[in-house]
Amino acid sequence: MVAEGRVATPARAAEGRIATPARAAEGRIATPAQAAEAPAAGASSVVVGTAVTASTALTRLFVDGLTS
Ligand SMILES: CC(=O)N[C@H](C=O)[C@@H](O)[C@H](O)[C@H](O)COP(=O)(O)O
Repeated sequence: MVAEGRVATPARAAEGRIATPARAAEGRIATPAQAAEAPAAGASSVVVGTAVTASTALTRLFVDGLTS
């Protein structure tokens, strides 16, 4: 998913202006290769959650790799 929001720099915020749109790719990005695809999809940032925070899911991938 690519979500669009707006980022205001402190200077722009002080002027009451809106800065350039920011688009974040988020959800089910689990590998560096998937993250690397984000700019081509129009994203300026990537949010990685489960792949780097969920120890149970990471352990399952490791165990599955050992047993398959
Ligand atoms: C469940 C949960 O904690 N969701 C978070 C919000 O509460 C999200 O920010 C995700 O971490 C983010 O969308 C990344 O998603 P994925 O976990 O698919 O990489």
